[in-house]
Amino acid sequence: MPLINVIPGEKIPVAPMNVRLPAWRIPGWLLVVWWLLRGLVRLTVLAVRYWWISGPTAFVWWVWASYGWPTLLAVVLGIGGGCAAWWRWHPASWLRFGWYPVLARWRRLWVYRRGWASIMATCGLATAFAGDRYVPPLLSVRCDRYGDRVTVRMLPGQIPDDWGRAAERLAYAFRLREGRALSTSRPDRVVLHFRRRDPLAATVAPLPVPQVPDFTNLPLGVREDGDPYALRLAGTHVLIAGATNSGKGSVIWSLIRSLAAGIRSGLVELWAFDPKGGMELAAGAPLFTRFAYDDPDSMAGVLEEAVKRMRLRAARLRGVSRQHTPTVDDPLLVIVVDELAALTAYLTDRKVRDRIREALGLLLSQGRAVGVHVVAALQDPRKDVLPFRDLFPTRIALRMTEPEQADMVLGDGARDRGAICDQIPEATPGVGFVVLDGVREPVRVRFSYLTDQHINDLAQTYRRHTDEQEQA
Ligand SMILES: Nc1ncnc2c1ncn2[C@@H]1O[C@H](COP(=O)(O)OP(=O)(O)OP(=O)(O)O)[C@@H](O)[C@H]1O
Repeated sequence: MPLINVIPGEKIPVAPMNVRLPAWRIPGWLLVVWWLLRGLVRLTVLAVRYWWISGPTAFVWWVWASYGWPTLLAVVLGIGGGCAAWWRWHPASWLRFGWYPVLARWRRLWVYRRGWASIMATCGLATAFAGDRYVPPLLSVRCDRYGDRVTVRMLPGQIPDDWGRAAERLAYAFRLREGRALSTSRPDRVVLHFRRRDPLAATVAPLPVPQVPDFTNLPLGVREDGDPYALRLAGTHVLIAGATNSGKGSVIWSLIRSLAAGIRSGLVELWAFDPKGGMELAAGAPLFTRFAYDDPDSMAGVLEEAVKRMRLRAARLRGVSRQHTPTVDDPLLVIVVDELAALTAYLTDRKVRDRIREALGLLLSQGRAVGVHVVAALQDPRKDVLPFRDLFPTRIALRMTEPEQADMVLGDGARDRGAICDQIPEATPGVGFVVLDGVREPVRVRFSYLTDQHINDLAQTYRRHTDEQEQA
């Protein structure tokens, strides 16, 4: 009889495997012990992580318990006195190694850590994936006199510009007014710079005049980080853009001051154009080889003369050298124009305007290599006002009236990277943003300010030699 009901092999159940764990009955006391143990471990972790709070607290408690409160008072006064003495003796090291590290720890805990996750979410910097939510980790906080630098590890898919766009929102969320996002040498990190105080709030006094101007390094002001700001004039043209009263004059005068010794020795020729009737530049007339300020026709003529000089020089240098080196016989020619738009856009005489545009276009496109440099200021950086904006390799953006103007002057994305020119207060003229070689984010600077007296003194001390010879 065949065994029809017997199947050899492993039996595979048709029903899903039953994975329900058997129910355990845990006694109440065991649960309480488990909770207590868990609490203890968490407390220990917290005490180790916040050792700078738990350590002093334990010390205070130990002194009080072992020796009583009079001793505790004496110890506290002793430590306070020690800190005060350190501060008096060497404030810089006290701030750097004593005060700022403590302040940074406190601000990390109280200002940043407290609302971190919710602020990241509301500012659009947190993300969700496969049902889980992720928040960028806060790595460190460093404080100095003027603000906080918060280092964050970005989530995959984020770039510093995403943080730049959110920086202002973040600053307000942390109850501060100004924030910028700076990239770092590590591509997974971004540093948020929140400002508590403005390091550029005070006027910068005129800087010392370099006795031999270095055209690659002309001191014009100070940077936000306290370093001097120096302009590289060699091989470039400079555009200074800013609203009315933003301090364009102070940039021009700081530059003239840094070139003054070269003007005196004959290494530099300054040709000045002041279409506003000579109001801004007239006080420096003894420094200028050419000074045009009255009618547009004569200004066009002087610009055409500069083009002629440039062409002669180019013909001389052709095949001899690719870069002009300034000498007393063949000086650097610096053409300074205050309010360029008055020459390129607002002129009603079309013929003169076209002559000026043509001459400026030639100087800007061919002058750099032959030592002819244009330094021009203007209020409105739109293309229809200044058609050859792109021919200025170096640009300085002072206070602007509209947010998009920063990108027009410093390049696309400059505002997102921190050039918030529209938020420079009117109370700080001479503050602006510049782009430095090899630095991704625009740098905030304040240019030195020369009063009328400083300008008069400068003009008398460094007047051109030929002026004196003519007078004699
Ligand atoms: N670097 C500076 N530091 C402090 N104050 C400054 C500075 N630059 C300018 N100022 C102040 O701001 C005022 C306006 O400056 P300035 O004339 O240079 O502006 P501007 O941009 O050239 O204006 P406009 O386009 O109307 O000519 C000055 O009278 C001076 O009081």
